[in-house]
Amino acid sequence: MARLLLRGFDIRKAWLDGTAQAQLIDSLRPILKSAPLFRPVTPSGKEMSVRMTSAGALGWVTDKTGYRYQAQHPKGMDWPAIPDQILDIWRDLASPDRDPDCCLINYYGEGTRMGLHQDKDEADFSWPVLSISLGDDALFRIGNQTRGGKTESIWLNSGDVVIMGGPARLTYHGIDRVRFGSSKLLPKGGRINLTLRVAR
Ligand SMILES: O=C(O)CCC(=O)C(=O)O
Ligand SMILES: [Fe+2]
Repeated sequence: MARLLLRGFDIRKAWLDGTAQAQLIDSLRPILKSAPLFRPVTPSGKEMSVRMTSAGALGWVTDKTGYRYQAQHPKGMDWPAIPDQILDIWRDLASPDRDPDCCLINYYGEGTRMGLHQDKDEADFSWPVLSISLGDDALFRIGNQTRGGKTESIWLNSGDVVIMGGPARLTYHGIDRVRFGSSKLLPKGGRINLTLRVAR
């Protein structure tokens, strides 16, 4: 379990072993059933290539009216609760004092990516965003606190956890590409990234 610090991002390689990864996937199955993945559209009208859903009191959504957290899935139902196993990772690595109110679930299929962005729709940036990688390898790019400038990249593998907090809380980051089929964790391939957030 190597620990790397890259531009203030605290990267815990192989934080979750294979058993823990498989348990997390099992805990996500009922969530994906009751709050199905949807394809988000950015405010400028572009479809994102990832599909997403959320668990928790709030979920992150985007459509033509903007980026925001809201209490219901776009289809109208409440988001399912965040499973305890996922909360435990937050309590271990981020804070035992306050649980996140959102677990954003991103699914990366073949050919998907996520452009460089800041996570800035949350009310209080003193809480970190904690990211959990499951499934296929992904090339994670880290930029700066403002747009532009030199970037650095690192491959994230299944079981890796990244804590984006402190001075790096508003650092630009994104996923350039996924090595589709590189992991056997998901029967149909692809990558799931969970981000735990204190939204409000
Ligand atoms: O997929 C990842 O590793 C990062 C996801 C991300 O940055 C986000 O959902 O805001
Ligand atoms: Fe992000």
